[in-house]
Amino acid sequence: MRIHDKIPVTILTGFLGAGKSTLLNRVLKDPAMKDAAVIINEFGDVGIDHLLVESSGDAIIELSDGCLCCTVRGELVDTLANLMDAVQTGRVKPVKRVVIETTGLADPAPVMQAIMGNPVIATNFELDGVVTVIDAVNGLQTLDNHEEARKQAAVADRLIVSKRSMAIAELLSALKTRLRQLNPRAALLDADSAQAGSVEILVNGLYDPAAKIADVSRWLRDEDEHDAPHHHDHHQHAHHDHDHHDHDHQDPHDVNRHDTSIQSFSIVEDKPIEPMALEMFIDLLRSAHGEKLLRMKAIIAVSDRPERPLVLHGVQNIFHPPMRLPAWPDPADRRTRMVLITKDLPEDFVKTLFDAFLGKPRIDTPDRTALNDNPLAIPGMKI
Ligand SMILES: Nc1nc2c(ncn2[C@@H]2O[C@H](COP(=O)(O)OP(=O)(O)OP(=O)(O)O)[C@@H](O)[C@H]2O)c(=O)[nH]1
Repeated sequence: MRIHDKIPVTILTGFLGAGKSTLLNRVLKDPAMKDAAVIINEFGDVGIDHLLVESSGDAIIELSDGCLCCTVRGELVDTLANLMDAVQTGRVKPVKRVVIETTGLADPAPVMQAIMGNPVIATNFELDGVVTVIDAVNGLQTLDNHEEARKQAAVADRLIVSKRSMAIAELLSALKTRLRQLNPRAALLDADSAQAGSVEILVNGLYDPAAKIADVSRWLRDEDEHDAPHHHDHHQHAHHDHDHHDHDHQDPHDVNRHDTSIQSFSIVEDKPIEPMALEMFIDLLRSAHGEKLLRMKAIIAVSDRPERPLVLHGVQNIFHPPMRLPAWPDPADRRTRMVLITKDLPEDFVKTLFDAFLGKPRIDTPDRTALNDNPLAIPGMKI
């Protein structure tokens, strides 16, 4: 029960492509969410998420490119302070709840600490819990390979397992065992369940680190020490120290602060793409490089129906069924936009491949004809 009326904040996290936006879209349909503000943070210099989150109002606030746990943390604090100011001065209607969707690569601890440990923010907001989405198909492997994913699971009040129907029973059961080790007390829910799609999942009660494995309190303490005034001031240094991750002086557009082999980049194309060329590009990327493709999100103008863009989601080896939107979210911008997050897969390689499929020659690189004429090409494999 609440004894004061601070605005509850829920952090929605989960690794790349786990299903955070899908869940958020469902929850936003709950009438109880009508007075909620949603803060979205996404990687990539070309924003796509905000185009795909369905909201009737203007309550979606997009944080600039960069990672919430790193360079954008100061911006989060400013955004919450500005939001409070706007509410108090009557410029926006009262906000009853805030949901922050982090990027899939975010370490949740500094984001939590930004809400609980910042005196200005903590006066008006309280952390009402962390909801973490875990993908049933890729989840186990992702937990093994990425520390951020383990932290996201360990700090959660609710663990939501998505894509259940796509996973074999053994994998699902192994995933649940692993999640229980990382977080014995969090509620474990299916993303398909009615409860997961309601505002109820966001209501957890005041965050209690003591209910988690011991590591959680330590991570938060580390962040608290790191945030102490003698360390740095977010507002004065856009590229603030971040010794916690040991990646000082990084460009805010650079995801390399997490892992030097991880890269984020985008492809923008003005002209509609032939369906066949698109299919072959995606097929090759997925079959030959799926392991290295952590995430791909795209809104695509396909030449057969350019007025109805195609939305494509790739998560490691899995490409979800493409979806046609009824119209362009912003009719003034009908360009194809793809955002990719890769591990050990260089930007130039992917861009060269894309151009080759589109039949665009690049200097010093083979075009489509040259690739087809290649005597070493695999027989029957036409590009
Ligand atoms: N079958 C199935 N597909 C899902 C489920 N949840 C998400 N997806 C699909 O997974 C893909 C990625 O979902 P998103 O909701 O965009 O994932 P995200 O975690 O927001 O992705 P990032 O913000 O890029 O990290 C989309 O194609 C979704 O349709 C689920 O429970 N079942």
